[in-house]
Amino acid sequence: MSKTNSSLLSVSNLSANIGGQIVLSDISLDVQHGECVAIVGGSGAGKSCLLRCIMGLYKPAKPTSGQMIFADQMIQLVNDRSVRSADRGFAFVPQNPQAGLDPLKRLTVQWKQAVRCANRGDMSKEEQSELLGSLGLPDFGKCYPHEWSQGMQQRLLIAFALLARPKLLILDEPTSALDPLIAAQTITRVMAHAKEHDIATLIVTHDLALAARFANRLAILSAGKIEEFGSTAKLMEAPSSDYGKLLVSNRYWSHEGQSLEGAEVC
Ligand SMILES: Nc1ncnc2c1ncn2[C@@H]1O[C@H](COP(=O)(O)OP(=O)(O)OP(=O)(O)O)[C@@H](O)[C@H]1O
Repeated sequence: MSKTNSSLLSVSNLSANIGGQIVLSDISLDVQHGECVAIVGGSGAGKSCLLRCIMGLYKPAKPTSGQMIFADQMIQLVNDRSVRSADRGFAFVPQNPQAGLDPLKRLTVQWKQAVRCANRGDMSKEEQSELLGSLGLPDFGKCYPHEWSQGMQQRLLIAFALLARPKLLILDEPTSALDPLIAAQTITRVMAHAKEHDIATLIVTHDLALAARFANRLAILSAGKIEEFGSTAKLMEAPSSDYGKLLVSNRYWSHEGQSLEGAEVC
């Protein structure tokens, strides 16, 4: 494939339906190499459908138009299943940490399985500890998932995702199960790791305050449409859409005044 632009991911004119009802309408957005983009929107805005279409999972929403370029590879979004999600160079972290961990298996067993699945048998013990340590995770010991906090479980799922050495890390509501302080600490660690390893991140969240803190650019999604997409600083300073104005004016209801300095939650 020829190089057509400088973005890592570029989605153009994506529309999608569920049973004849339009759920995504003419979505265009891009993610540059190494940057963090957040898609922010309320319940039912279409965030999950958008992520699933990008990942090539066409249920329940089926694309009716659109194309995507990822790492210089063109993918038609309508009926193109030739490139599977994992092979697209994405790593996806689901919303709920419990969804990705087996409660009956020790963490060390699950980690070894993840290393094998990611074909990372080449990773030394030191490299594995370094990855886990960069996310603030301790040794597994003999722990089962329930013996770790939600924040630690979430970071472990992120470590699983990073094992595959993705170009783009997609986080679906990464903090929905976490309190605001642990949420910010978790994302802080992930962003530091992503920056160090030049991994771009696409975060889907309904939490504008969190998105504004970490994302270089924000896309505001409402009723399946992108209301605005631009630099975080500019959008937070002067949102142009009515919905953007509403979100920005209510952004601090849960996070104002909280300091992350010096706190540790492991
Ligand atoms: N399985 C389904 N069957 C029918 N409609 C669906 C289905 N899944 C989602 N929808 C509809 O598609 C639209 C977008 O849903 P989506 O789950 O993408 O929203 P969301 O922004 O991720 O919401 P939330 O933040 O609540 O997860 C909504 O109108 C929703 O009702």
